[in-house]
Amino acid sequence: MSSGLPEPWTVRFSKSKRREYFFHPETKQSQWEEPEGTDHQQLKQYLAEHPLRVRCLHLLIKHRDSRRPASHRSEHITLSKEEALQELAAYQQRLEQGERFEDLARERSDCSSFKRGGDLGHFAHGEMQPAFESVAFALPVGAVSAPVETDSGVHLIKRVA
Ligand SMILES: Cn1nc(-c2ccccc2)cc1C(=O)N[C@H](Cc1nc2ccccc2[nH]1)C(=O)O
Repeated sequence: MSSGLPEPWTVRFSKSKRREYFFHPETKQSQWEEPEGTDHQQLKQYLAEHPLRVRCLHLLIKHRDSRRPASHRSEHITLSKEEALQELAAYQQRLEQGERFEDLARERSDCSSFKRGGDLGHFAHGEMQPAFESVAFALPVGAVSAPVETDSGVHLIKRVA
């Protein structure tokens, strides 16, 4: 689907101003205003289907090969990746039985976001590890991912916005 922007303009999200801006990758020009020749309605439709940022909860189980094999739960994590995946499968079943994602993240996640029920807040492209980002942006709102492996460990991701 076309963005409605004249080539090669792109649209990005400014964290500091919390709004989209427009960037020309060849001239490196950036601006708040829609570039001349933008199809405004097409751009709005595009952004509705290609959000510049999403909001997700996640439940992370670290293992001995994680980038930082430690968390509030354990100073020295020795779980194997296979054992972490088995444990994550048990949490998937509990979700399927109706338990709340936030409750399970609080109970088990090795990410410091556990205290917020795994809520990472909103993030844009480029802020999270690529494997996590691609799954998070592909999830429909309200959906929970299959297990996702990153350098941090293995995750379940729930997109909430
Ligand atoms: C990306 N992030 N946000 C928070 C966070 C957010 C809101 C409130 C408190 C902490 C923690 C983290 C973070 O990197 N945590 C790491 C673990 C981790 N690695 C991740 C990789 C991708 C997404 C989330 C991830 N969380 C840690 O605690 O060792």
